[in-house]
Amino acid sequence: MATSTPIDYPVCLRLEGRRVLLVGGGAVAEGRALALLEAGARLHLIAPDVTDTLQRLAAEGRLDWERRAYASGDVRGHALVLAATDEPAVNQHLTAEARELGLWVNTADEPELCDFTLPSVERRGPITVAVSTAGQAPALARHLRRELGAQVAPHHVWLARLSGWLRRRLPRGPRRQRLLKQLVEGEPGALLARGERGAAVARLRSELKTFKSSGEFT
Ligand SMILES: C[C@@]1(CC(=O)O)c2cc3[nH]c(cc4nc(cc5[nH]c(cc(n2)[C@H]1CCC(=O)O)[C@@](C)(CC(=O)O)[C@@H]5CCC(=O)O)C(CC(=O)O)=C4CCC(=O)O)c(CCC(=O)O)c3CC(=O)O
Ligand SMILES: NC(=O)C1=CN([C@@H]2O[C@H](COP(=O)(O)OP(=O)(O)OC[C@H]3O[C@@H](n4cnc5c(N)ncnc54)[C@H](O)[C@@H]3O)[C@@H](O)[C@H]2O)C=CC1
Repeated sequence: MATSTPIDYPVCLRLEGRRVLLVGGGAVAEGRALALLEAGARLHLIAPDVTDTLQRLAAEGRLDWERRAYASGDVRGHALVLAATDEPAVNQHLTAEARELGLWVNTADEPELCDFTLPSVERRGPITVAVSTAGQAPALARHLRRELGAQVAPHHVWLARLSGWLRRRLPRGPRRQRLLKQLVEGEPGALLARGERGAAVARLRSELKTFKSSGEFT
């Protein structure tokens, strides 16, 4: 069995307001479209036929659908390109065009043609669990994503939101780092895991007093 598959470099893209091209309108394209819209992308869809859901999204003005086949040059002006047609030659052609222009491209049917692949994703509030298998086993990625996602408990989501709130208010620096690590790994985190939210908040309050007394926290 080959073991030399290169390791992928994971990133979380901020797509809010960015133009993304999706070519193809079947079940696979629909899954990508929903995730891209959730991330706030300005979605441009090119396909002669699309699913009912994609048609509805286009009618609601949530995405911009051109009812036609891909034509040379369509990739221009997009931050990201995703090919999900059932025509390998079309996917190959638009991948070559995208790369020529330095654009990042994903194709649903050919890992070799992907500059980025899509992991299996589970969300809990601001927390994302994503599993990739470097294109080797998408069904396993989905299975593991479910198992790992189930380990993210409500108190983790609460901790993430609380940490975000504190980070917006406390000045950067080693003291804030210590406090936020302590929040997760120390007693407040342990109390929260046991469902003792009141005790966790009391503990955090006493730790925050040191910021208040130094005048760093308002
Ligand atoms: C390389 C990659 C490119 C990309 O799409 O980015 C790719 C490629 C291909 N997938 C194929 C098949 C299947 N894909 C799924 C499911 C998912 N596939 C996803 C990602 C990826 N799929 C990327 C690598 C991810 C990684 O590294 O792990 C997930 C995780 C994310 C998503 O798509 O959003 C999503 C789960 C979403 C969820 O959590 O639910 C299932 C299972 C099912 O559907 O139940 C099957 C059937 C089982 C099987 O075939 O393995 C085929 C053959 C098509 C054919 O035979 O016609 C190809 C092409 C090829 O490999 O040649
Ligand atoms: N990555 C993944 O997770 C998976 C990928 N696949 C692969 O994804 C591809 C798409 O699968 P489905 O959505 O099920 O296919 P589908 O047959 O339901 O849809 C294909 C779509 O491509 C469009 N299309 C065809 N020629 C086109 C052109 N020249 N320009 C623009 N659009 C064009 C069609 O109008 C249709 O909307 C297949 O190649 C399949 O092997 C399949 C399963 C999972």
